[in-house]
Amino acid sequence: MPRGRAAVRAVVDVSFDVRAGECLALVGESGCGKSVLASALLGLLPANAETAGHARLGGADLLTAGERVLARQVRGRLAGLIPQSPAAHLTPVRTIRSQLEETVAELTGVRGRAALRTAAEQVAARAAFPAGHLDRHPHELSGGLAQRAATALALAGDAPLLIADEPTTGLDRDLVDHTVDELRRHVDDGAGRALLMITHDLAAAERIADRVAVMYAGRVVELTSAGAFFGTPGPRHPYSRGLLDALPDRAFAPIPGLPPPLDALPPGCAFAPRCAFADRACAVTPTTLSGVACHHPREDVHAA
Ligand SMILES: Nc1ncnc2c1ncn2[C@@H]1O[C@H](COP(=O)(O)OP(=O)(O)OP(=O)(O)O)[C@@H](O)[C@H]1O
Ligand code: NI
Repeated sequence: MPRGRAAVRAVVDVSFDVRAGECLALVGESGCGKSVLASALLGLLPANAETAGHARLGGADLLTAGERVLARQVRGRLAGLIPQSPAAHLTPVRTIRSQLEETVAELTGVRGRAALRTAAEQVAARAAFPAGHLDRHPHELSGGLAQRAATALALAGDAPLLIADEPTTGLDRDLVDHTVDELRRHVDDGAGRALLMITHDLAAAERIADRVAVMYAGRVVELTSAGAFFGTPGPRHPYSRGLLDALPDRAFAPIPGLPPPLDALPPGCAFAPRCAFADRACAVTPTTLSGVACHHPREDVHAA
């Protein structure tokens, strides 16, 4: 942080794991810290950012590894990232084919022009990127196709962990379902890959996730199985319930108020100012018990 500017604690007290063959959906409103978390895992935060803690993947600790290790062993190889704004991550002056071939050459043992061409076409196909568009430049692609190109690049190294940051933004519903199903197939094909899917699209999360982590104001406030979250008994944190109730096919009732700016968090539970159950206990930051960080998780409300 530059001198004289307040540090923003964008992500605090986050603890979760993603297992081989599993998809964990990380959900929460815009600005709650989802992308900061993804960037931290891959060492992609701005140089003045500070991180603390551990993030283990294979034999590496992603938060303490140096840039050399991250660049040579982690990014693309252990963890592939589908970035939030794919168009911004594609090189504008080169065709998708040449970017894919270069990435395949860098991340895999494939050598030779013909073999690289075939491998690039295969990885494009896995991301449902049409072969007929491979010779286009990024600016000639629709948002959906740029998304697929970025997905192909993220898949090229066949990394055991894929982090997809809002991979369905801007797509219409059919394409959302299609993209989500492709990502799910990537996890299900028996190779033991894991997927961290960052999204504020709860319908997409329901379609793909095994477990759901809900983030609010930089913290994971609930972590539970997708079945319990979307089905019965439903989420336990009032914020999670509010997110579900806001859906058009549920109560269609938005959560009142707005999330606090991360540089001006209220003391105690950051959700309390928007919470119908808030009381004096909420002046203290809740600890996480059985996957929920709340003084009034649902059982308590019913018991009262
Ligand atoms: N380099 C930075 N310096 C200061 N604040 C930052 C920086 N990067 C991100 N932030 C702040 O961190 C917060 C979290 O941002 P982040 O992009 O992780 O949100 P998000 O949950 O991914 O939201 P969205 O759904 O809009 O992508 C935001 O309030 C943002 O303003
Ligand atoms: Ni984001």
